[in-house]
Amino acid sequence: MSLKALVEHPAGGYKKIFETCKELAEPIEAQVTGQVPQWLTGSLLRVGPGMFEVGDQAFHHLFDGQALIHKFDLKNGKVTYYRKFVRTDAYVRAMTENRVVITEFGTTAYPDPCKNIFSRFFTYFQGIEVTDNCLVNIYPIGEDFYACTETNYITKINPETLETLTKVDLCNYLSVNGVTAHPHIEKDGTVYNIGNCFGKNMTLAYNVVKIPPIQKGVHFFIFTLSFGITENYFVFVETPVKINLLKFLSAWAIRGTNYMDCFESNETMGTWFHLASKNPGEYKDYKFRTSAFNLFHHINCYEDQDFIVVDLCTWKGFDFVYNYLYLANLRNNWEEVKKSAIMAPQPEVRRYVLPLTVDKAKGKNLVSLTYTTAIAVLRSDGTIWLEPEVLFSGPRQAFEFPQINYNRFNGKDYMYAYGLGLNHFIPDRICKLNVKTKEIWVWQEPDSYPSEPLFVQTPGRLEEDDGVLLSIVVSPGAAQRPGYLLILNARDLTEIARAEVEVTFPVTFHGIYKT
Ligand SMILES: CCCCCCCCCCCCCCCC(=O)OC/C=C(C)/C=C/C=C(C)/C=C/C1=C(C)CCCC1(C)C
Ligand SMILES: [Fe+2]
Repeated sequence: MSLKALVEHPAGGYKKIFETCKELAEPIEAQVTGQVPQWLTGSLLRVGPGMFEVGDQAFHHLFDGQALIHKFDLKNGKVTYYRKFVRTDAYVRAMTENRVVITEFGTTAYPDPCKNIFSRFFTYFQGIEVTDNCLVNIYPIGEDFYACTETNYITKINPETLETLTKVDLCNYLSVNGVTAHPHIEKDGTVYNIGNCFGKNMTLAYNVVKIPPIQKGVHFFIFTLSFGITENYFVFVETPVKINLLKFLSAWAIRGTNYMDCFESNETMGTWFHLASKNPGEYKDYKFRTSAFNLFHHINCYEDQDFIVVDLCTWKGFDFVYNYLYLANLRNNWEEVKKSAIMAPQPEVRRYVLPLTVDKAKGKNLVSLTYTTAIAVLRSDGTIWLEPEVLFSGPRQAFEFPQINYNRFNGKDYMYAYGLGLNHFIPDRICKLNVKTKEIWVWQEPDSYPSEPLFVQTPGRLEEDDGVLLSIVVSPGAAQRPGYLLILNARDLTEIARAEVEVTFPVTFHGIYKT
């Protein structure tokens, strides 16, 4: 379970990934060292914030900067790089008015000070417009590609030219206020997602959304319930971090409020796991409970005998991790960055096992899978208490932004997870974890800041880890070519090739490899 000796960052090179950059007028050719595999023909598309201030106004939170799409094209061993801002309403209006116009996750937009008092009054009562700043992920729906955040807006983009095509309001099709930025895409192209909607008595509820591959338009069915997917089930984990609906609704009329202000953490509820079957779509009334954690990313989950195995990147405790992701925190000097991360919830990769048959024997461990130490115990109040098996734990060292061989192993028993190593929230290594043996592999270089590694399988190979990992790395100390696409052998994280460019990249969250 150990990592190599931890790398320190006294020079603060990570600050570069939180700096505004310019888009490119045309693709630039990268300088390749090593050999890009001939079969690796396609585009790596990634998205994240690219503009961290507008006019004299700063965006405050990691999730506020304006969406910038990056593209690396790979063909015949050659690589080019291109990037463009998405022309969202948030971006276009900010550029037009040279100020923050639409409230972002942790930055409030204020009425235009140049407007007269009457129009300011009306702007005030019109409330906040929901942001369409699609900086979190890119995914396909049918033949089309959309950039997204977690609101009701997704933005169709041209994956070749990176032009912005259309803004889609999901509320026109679905009974949701917003959907996650992490849909699951099945082999036939069916997209499943989960959205939040307003439930009874001022509560928030959840809708699972299914977008079939061929039909145009969007269908949905309700079983109020984020999420993992196995062959037959959806797994949804309800954490103690909640949106306070009253605060959210009143935020529409109260100046100075943003999304971050609407979150609250419930100190006593712990964490609840929910299950629903896929066909038919039906909520299963098990009361799975465990201690409090924050959860942003499921690694994988699968059915084994009469159990569901759920692997997660958790952050222990109910304190909201996003409170620690203000840019001022992340851009601090290294010693300060470390101090602040000590206060935050601590990361742990965990395996939970949910029994599908619960016999009446209270107090006994219901988990009979021989390969895991995860526990599930029926309690007298009818709840089933879960204790996890820890797959990876390192103090303030997160294995986050997990990836697997998704096409072949999503929802199935699997062996390998890949992730971005966060050192006190600073991304400074790429990791591979054998979830069966807990063996760890690490790629790391001094003063280098990689992104989430995407797995691409070598064509025609059957081994789960026979493929490459693609990550984009910023290495600010390298004066000439400080940014590169890194291609690693997924077997042992050795370098196959790098394609260097003369620019750096701001942080990216998620993306896809499009063949
Ligand atoms: C890559 C390195 C990053 C450096 C540090 C990262 C530390 C990370 C720790 C783990 C967290 C990882 C999270 C990454 C996932 C992600 O990308 O999340 C971004 C999520 C966003 C921007 C969510 C936005 C949600 C919004 C605006 C929701 C709005 C709504 C409500 C609050 C109420 C109901 C309505 C509506 C409008 C949907
Ligand atoms: Fe995410």
